[in-house]
Amino acid sequence: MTFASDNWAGAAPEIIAAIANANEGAVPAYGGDGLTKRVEARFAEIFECDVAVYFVATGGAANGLALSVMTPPYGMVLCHEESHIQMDECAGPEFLTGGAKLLPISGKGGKLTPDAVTKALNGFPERRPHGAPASVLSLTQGTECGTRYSVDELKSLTGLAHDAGLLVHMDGARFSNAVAASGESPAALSWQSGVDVLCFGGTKNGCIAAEAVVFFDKDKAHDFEMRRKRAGHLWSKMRFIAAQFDAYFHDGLWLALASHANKMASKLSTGLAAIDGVEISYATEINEVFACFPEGVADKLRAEGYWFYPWITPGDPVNGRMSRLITSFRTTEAEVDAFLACVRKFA
Ligand SMILES: Cc1ncc(COP(=O)(O)O)c(C=O)c1O
Ligand SMILES: C[C@@H](O)[C@H](N)C(=O)O
Repeated sequence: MTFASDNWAGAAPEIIAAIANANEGAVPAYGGDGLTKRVEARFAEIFECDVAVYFVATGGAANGLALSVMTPPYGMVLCHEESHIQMDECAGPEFLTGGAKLLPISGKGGKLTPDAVTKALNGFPERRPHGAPASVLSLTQGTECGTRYSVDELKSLTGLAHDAGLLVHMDGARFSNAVAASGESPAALSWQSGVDVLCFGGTKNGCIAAEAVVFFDKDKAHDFEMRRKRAGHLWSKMRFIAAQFDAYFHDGLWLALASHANKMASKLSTGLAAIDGVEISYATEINEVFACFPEGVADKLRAEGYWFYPWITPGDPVNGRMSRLITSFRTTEAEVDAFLACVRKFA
């Protein structure tokens, strides 16, 4: 049984079926097919905006390529110190942007605050040609700590960024979970709150390999398609990414899958919080739970066959005692109950 990551969860049956259904006949490659065009138009409907959208297969490619058209190679991207672009993409953003710096900023629960961003900006006054100019503010929604930004929080941060001349990138690997949890519209949690480019993820929420870079101002896409091709991220059989998103948006599947994952995380978090000696480290606002178990319990749980990561990061508030548990569209109530019973046995 795994709480390691939503990446471990496999694909929703509807996604598998959609890929099979898209397998008829020969169609133009590299996104020239009708299904890809139709699904690109579907993104404009979902986001209530005339968007430019580009499909890629991984979130890391989405983030690095999006940033590559948002910052000059000598620029600086402000991000959370525990952000995926800082911690888990092996300097992909720095590589794909041609060398832009990432400026990691601390913040509770994986979230940036206006004060922290202002302090960071003030600490790097423009000193052309010596200093790398701050060019992008990158936010993750929901965050790597299982929290999420409200519309008001987003607007405060994006307003500050835009006033300082920065563009706003959003890592939305778990954007679906944030939409499902917030009840807000996709538009409200993105461009209407000042986001310029969203990396919209489907892979963690039941797709196989489906990520979309969404530009809310088409002009800001610049030469993205050339950079995607040069990086080797232009899928020749693009219809099979499009088919995933087609099914993903059909009858609100994306929100149903995300809502279930969030519900399982909430059940898990509430159950763990009720066990003496177990501490929940961050608010459980999407499908991620961060917990500290009593000494030795995590190892006993792993010995019982449960998979989950120890979670050590620069902002670690509990000196290496935290575990990250992620639920998915596939997690069942029975699995959560069985895990909680096991924790109670060992705690
Ligand atoms: C917040 C976040 N962003 C981006 C990614 C990158 O996605 P991928 O692993 O598909 O490159 C991940 C991966 O799990 C993630 O958790
Ligand atoms: C690398 C690891 O963080 C992965 N992105 C996950 O969330 O599982």
